[in-house]
Amino acid sequence: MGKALVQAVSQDEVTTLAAATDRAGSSLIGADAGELAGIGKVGVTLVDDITKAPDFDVLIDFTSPESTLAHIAYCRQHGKGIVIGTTGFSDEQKAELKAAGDEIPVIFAANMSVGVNLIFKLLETAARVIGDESDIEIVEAHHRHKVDAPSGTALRMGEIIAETLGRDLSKCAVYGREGHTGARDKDTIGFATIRGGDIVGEHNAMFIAEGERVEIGIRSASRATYANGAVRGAKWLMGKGKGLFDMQDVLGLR
Ligand SMILES: NC(=O)C1=CN([C@@H]2O[C@H](COP(=O)(O)OP(=O)(O)OC[C@H]3O[C@@H](n4cnc5c(N)ncnc54)[C@H](OP(=O)(O)O)[C@@H]3O)[C@@H](O)[C@H]2O)C=CC1
Ligand SMILES: O=C(O)C1=N[C@H](C(=O)O)C[C@H](O)C1
Repeated sequence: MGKALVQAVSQDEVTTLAAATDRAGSSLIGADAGELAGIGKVGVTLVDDITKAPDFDVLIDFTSPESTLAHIAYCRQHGKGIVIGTTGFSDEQKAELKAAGDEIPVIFAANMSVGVNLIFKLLETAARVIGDESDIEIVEAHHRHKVDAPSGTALRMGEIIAETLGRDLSKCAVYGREGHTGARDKDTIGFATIRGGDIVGEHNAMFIAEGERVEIGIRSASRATYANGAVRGAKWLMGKGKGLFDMQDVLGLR
């Protein structure tokens, strides 16, 4: 995502790439961020710590939960806005993201794509209309390098459906099945995960009723959709006061 973000920020007419960071010890430190992203020199050198970065307005973070929390601490200290695309946070870590919103402007979205955020809205309607009489299953597929499962997007889909139906996802989620599972409990929401090759991201929510099955899904074909959404979010965040927002706010879908 780092490369996709450098491309998106540089190609946008409004934004300018001010800084770029990678993990300490990375062999890429000192290289030009534009050259790494395949768009030619942009005059921004990759640094190994946010404290060494030139000044910036908004930080876009797609890293790992631990580094995101370190970046949040820096942004809180320096009054900067942050757009967080990282997934795989524990509940405790999510509480820290929420707390940051009391001090600085924060966008936290498991998926920045416009299409996926539209899907989130459609899921609310589907859950309201047929959720209670359906068996609900969510299937997601991603590339072989992805380290968290189910994806943050699949979990958000589950949360939206559960909230709409007045259920608690932490109590009704079933993550994969094996062996003698017994018959399906009607009020559960099932998750299945596929990992392989270069799949960018696929999500499908099924509402399986007697006689018919509604599927609401999306296949993302380019990581640029995520990066462009993050840049859109960063522009939206400029001039905003403190608060915790997501892409539904950015896209006016709330
Ligand atoms: N919200 C959304 O729309 C999307 C979210 N994501 C999420 O974004 C995250 C990153 O995804 P992806 O790019 O595929 O994963 P990668 O593992 O390819 O990239 C993460 C990068 O962050 C680097 N990194 C780790 N620690 C730091 C640090 N302290 N400072 C700066 N850089 C650091 C890693 O370096 P190194 O490799 O050296 O460890 C790595 O290059 C994942 O959680 C993923 O689920 C992805 C796509 C879309
Ligand atoms: O790791 C990825 O690639 C992606 N991660 C996000 C997630 O966990 O939902 C968003 C997108 O699906 C791509």
